[in-house]
This record gives sequence, structure tokens and C-alpha cells, in this order.
Amino acid sequence: MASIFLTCCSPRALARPRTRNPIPNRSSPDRHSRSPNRNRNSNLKPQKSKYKSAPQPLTLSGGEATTYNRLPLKEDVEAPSLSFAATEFKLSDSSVVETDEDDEVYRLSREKEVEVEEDGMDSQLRVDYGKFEVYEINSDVEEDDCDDHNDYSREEVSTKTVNKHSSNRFYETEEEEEFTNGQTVYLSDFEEGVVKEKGVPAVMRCFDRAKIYVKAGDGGNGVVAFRREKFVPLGGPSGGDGGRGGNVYVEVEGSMNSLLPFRNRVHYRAGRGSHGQGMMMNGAKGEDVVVKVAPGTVVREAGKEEVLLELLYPGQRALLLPGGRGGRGNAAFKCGSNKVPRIAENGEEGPEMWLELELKLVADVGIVGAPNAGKSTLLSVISAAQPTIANYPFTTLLPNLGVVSFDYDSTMVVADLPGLLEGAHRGFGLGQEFLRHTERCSALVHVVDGSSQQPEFEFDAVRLELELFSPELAEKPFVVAYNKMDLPEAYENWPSFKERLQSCGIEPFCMSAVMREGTHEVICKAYELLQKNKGPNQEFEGWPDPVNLNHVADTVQKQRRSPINDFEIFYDSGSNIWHVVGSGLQRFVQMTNWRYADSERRFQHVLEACGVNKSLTKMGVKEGDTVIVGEMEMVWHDSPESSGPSNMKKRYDPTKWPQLM
Ligand SMILES: Nc1nc2c(ncn2[C@@H]2O[C@H](COP(=O)(O)OP(=O)(O)OP(=O)(O)O)[C@@H](O)[C@H]2O)c(=O)[nH]1
Ligand SMILES: [Mg+2]
Repeated sequence: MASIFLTCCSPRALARPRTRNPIPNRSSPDRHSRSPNRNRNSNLKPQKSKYKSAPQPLTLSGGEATTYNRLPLKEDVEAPSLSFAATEFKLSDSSVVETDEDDEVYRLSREKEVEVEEDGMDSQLRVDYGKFEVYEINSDVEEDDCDDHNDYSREEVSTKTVNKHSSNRFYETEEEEEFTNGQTVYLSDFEEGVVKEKGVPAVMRCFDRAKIYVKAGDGGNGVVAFRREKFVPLGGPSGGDGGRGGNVYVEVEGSMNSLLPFRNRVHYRAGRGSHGQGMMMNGAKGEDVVVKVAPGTVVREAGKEEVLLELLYPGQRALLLPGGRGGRGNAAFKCGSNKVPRIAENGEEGPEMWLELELKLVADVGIVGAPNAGKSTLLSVISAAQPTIANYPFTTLLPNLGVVSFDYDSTMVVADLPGLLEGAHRGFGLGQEFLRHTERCSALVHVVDGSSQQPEFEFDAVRLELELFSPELAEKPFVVAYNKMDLPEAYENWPSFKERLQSCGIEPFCMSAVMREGTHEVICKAYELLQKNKGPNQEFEGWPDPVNLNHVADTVQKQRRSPINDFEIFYDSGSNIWHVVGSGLQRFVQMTNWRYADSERRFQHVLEACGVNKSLTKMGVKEGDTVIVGEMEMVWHDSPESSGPSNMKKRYDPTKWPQLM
């Protein structure tokens, strides 16, 4: 385990919530303008002699804020398990923090010692580095995060951590602390997969993930009515059927490129069908609801792995949940033996479900690289996209898409992703949050900041992160674009970088994104790779079979059509209760309107006809036993002429009566 030293501010400062953005304010004079004019001094094509004679000052934007990402050796990361319990990582040769053996919580994967200065008191604070998530974000996102109601409460998490460290004054007042090097640390439980969720601001989390509730409309009820009209004696039953409930559709909206709208709306309910009316008037159909998602959205049922839908192309529409059938009115029950039926059905309940949406951007080429390498600048140069560009790491918090067009026929969609940090595959930084968006890319462009201290290591770091995140991702064809060639240090490093990569069989490209030099070659190469490795986007020929998209609705319909005599019986010997379970039977119970006298008779008849009574007798039901079918609870009575369940009562009455004192 490793240790790290942290300088603490005054306790007052600690107690106060502090911005997580260690980056200079936008209005701050420290911050460099993104205008290419600042590079006017530097020549477009650096000439060695010129830089030697009059080297450009290192204050040129683009070179100074580059973060150098040193990665641990791959074996060091891979060897230990990432599980929570008692795992040791050796990230450096620093001293290992002693942890309390009794407390499993403190036995974490990595620990770094933090030196704290507090009110003149210098002390060595032992901080469990594994509990921190390190990232930098910009302040407007932070605000967004704060007002998120669905957000996992960071305070909750911190409180837990505070309790664990209750003996430590530093943690009693502080949930976040800044490292001296400008990084902000949040306390959170270090549990694989959970850390990322808790630490990532809502706007970023909701960018490509959402959880929504959908419900198809219930069918309208049928009614009992009789025709009464002058000169029409015995007009007969005239109760109309209820209207069908509205359906739930999921449709791909081409203009959407995130799932952020689902932050504002979570519940999608289709309208219920109108009830039938007298004079044979059927109810109106309920209003459909269309859930619009971005191209590339994967739909799952909440908590399940199985993918229900994968919606890739604008205009695709899937019928997810069909609305409930309208109940029949008494006119529908008229028959030769019963010309005056006093019975009508309830509308069928519409199915409901919680869905998890996940967006994997449909891009042909993904631009990856360390923070501040110039990825967004490249995208802005090659496409009409206008991503935010600034001279500090993690300017890009959400992926940006741009369309590169070579001519009318050949275009490709390019995604600029947030920068990758050391440990990104374990949730550090932001990049990993969005790495899955490259899974659908056919090629990658690695932008390397040539002005960083060791561009080769920066490149290796990103490669390693990709590999650790997903080996398939690392196998995708890629172009290496060595950026910022207009800066002297980049120019000087280029030969060694090129040599190093060539020795590995990679032919790197050099460019200056700001000066728009060399970018065309890079993008042409990426296009060439794309053509060679056509992904799912290119394989698409024509619209997919619409029946496939409606398979969820088909399953629901199939379930609805299941025969009424398809049931199972379970016996609870402790309480003498017989449970009769079968979707056809349960649906029948739900649609029976018990207010009408004929309904109970019909129900008894159905139980007899579909063999429930016979099966119960065979299984040994006794006088007084309870029989439960759907929401109805009955008592079994043996009688010589006809035995069967009677004394029906609803198991749970949904009506909530006010409590009278
Ligand atoms: N001198 C020089 N500066 C560049 C060049 N390309 C980008 N920059 C500068 O580098 C800084 C970072 O550029 P971005 O495009 O925001 O970098 P990024 O990789 O998108 O950064 P993140 O979004 O934070 O990961 C900006 O100040 C750019 O103006 C270049 O070719 N030459
Ligand atoms: Mg960027």
C-alpha cells in the first residue's frame, strides 16, 4: 500500500463546502483563451533552427496544463483482485499504512498517507486512499449535481465515513478535501462499481443512463345498460365495451444525443381507455405514450441483464407494452340462454415495468487520449462540432459527437471522449464512465499531447487503460496522432516518440490541431481503417424486421392469451391455504366486475369448467380450507350436490378509507 501527503487548509476552510474545481475560474486571468491567435507567435511548421535561436516561451497554451499520467506496471494492477476485502496493491515503494486488523472496512486495496497541516498543527494523517475518488470537474456541473434529487446522497456516504473516523477531527467536519496539487478528493465507499456511481455528478451519470417507469394504459370498463326507447319494448342490453388502454412505445429520436431528458421525467403512463356507455357506445382508446431515446440506446428491464431492445437508427419504433383490453359491456354477453345479462367486465390492467436505459453512442470513430491532449480541438477542426476547449484537464465532461464529411457519400461520425486517467478502468477520473461509448466505434484515434513530459508514457497509459477496461476495445484498429507539433517541446520529442512507436510496429502521425496542420491525414487514415473494419453501422442494410422490435409486447400478449385452464395449485399446510396460480385465471379474476350479481355465478362456473374444483378435490381440500385465486379469497365448502369455494371476499381492498377517530 502506498502513502500520499496532503496539505490541509484551516479547519474553518475545511468545514465550508468548497468547489470541487481546482481549475482557475473562467474569468481568471490565469486561464488562457482558446483563440488560436495566442499561437500566432509560434510558427505553423516549427523549424528547428528557429526554436533554437528564439525558443517560444513555455507559457503557450496547450502545453502547460497537460497532466502526466504514470501508470503502475500492468502486472501490479492485474495481479491482485479488485475485490473489497483485504486486497493489497503495490503502487509505489512508499510505506504501508498500518490498519486495524479488527476492522475489515479499513483493509482496503490502496492506502496513502496524507500529511495534514491544520492550524499550525502538522500531523500525519492516515487516510484510506481506497475510499477516495479523485476527479476534477467544472463548477456548473457541480451545481447541477447538488440539486439532483435522485442522486445518491454523497452526504450520506460521507456521514458513514465520518462515523468510521469519528476520532479524527479532520473528517468530523469535512467531506471533501483538496490535495495540494489541485485534485479534489471525495470520501466514498470503495466498492467496485459503486464508487463510480456515487462520485460521478448527476449530469454525467444521467448523460448515458436512466431508469424510468413505464405503464401501459388500463382498459376501460364495460357497462350494463338496457335500451329504453319509446315504441321499442324490451330493447335489450345496450352496454358498450370499454376502450383499449394506450400503448407504450419506445422511439429513436435522431436529434437526441444523451439521456439527460430522463432526469426531468421518470414516469411514463399511457392513458386509460374510456369506459363504455349505454346505447352501445364503446369507450375511446387511451392515449399512447412514446418514450423518445437517443440513437444507440439499450433497453433492459431494471435489475436484469437481458437486453430487451437495442435501438440504433433514428425513426425506429418499438411497441414495448400494449395497453389493456377494454372490458366487455353487457351487450356482449347476450346469448340465447341469457337475453338480459346483468354482467360487464372491468378493463384489463395495463402492464408496467421499470426500465434501465443505457446509451452507447453510435459513432464510427472515437477520439481517446489523456486529459488536455487536444481531442476536442481535433474534433472542432475536422467537423462542425463546437466542443468546449480549454487549457486544463477534464474540460470535456460529456462525450461530443461530430460528423466528418469527405464528400456527399462518405461521412463518418466521430466521438470526442473525456480524458482518460491512470486507474480509469477502476473508476478514476471521468473517462471510464464514457469508455463504453467507444465499444461501437470501428476505429480509434489516440491523441497524444506531444508537449507533455513523456508522450510515450502518456500513450502507453491510455493503451493500458483501454486494455484493462475491455480487451476488445484495445483490439480495435487505431491511429496515433501526436499533437501540438507547433510547440517546441513537442517538436523536439517527436523523433524519439516516432522511433519508439515504429519499433512497436505503429506508424504515428504528427499534427497541430490548433493550426489545422496534419489533421487531414489523421482523419483520412481513420476513415481508411473504418472502411476496412466496418462496424454495425455500416452493416446496416434497410430497416430491421419490425416484428423483432415488438417482441416484448408479443410476450405480454402471449401471456395474456394463456388458456384459463393452465394453472398450478400450491398448498400451504401450516395455514390450510390453497393458492391457485395461472395467468389466464388471474386475468379473469381481475377483469371480473364483482358488483354485478351474475359475475359470481359466472366465476363459479369457470372454476368448475376449467377443472380447478376437480383438482382441489383430488389434492384433498377439506371443508373450511381457504382457496385463493388472484385477488379473491374463498372458503371451501363440501356439499353433496355441488362442492366448491364460496364466501368470496377480496383479499386486499385497494380503497383506503379515512380513519375515523
Ligand atoms: N499549441 C497547441 N495547443 C493545442 C493544440 N491542440 C490543442 N491545444 C490546446 O490544448 C488545450 C486542451 O485542448 P482540448 O482540445 O480542450 O483538450 P482535450 O483533450 O479535449 O482535453 P479534455 O477535454 O480535458 O480531456 C487547449 O488550450 C487547446 O487550445 C495544438 O495543436 N497546439
Ligand atoms: Mg475535451
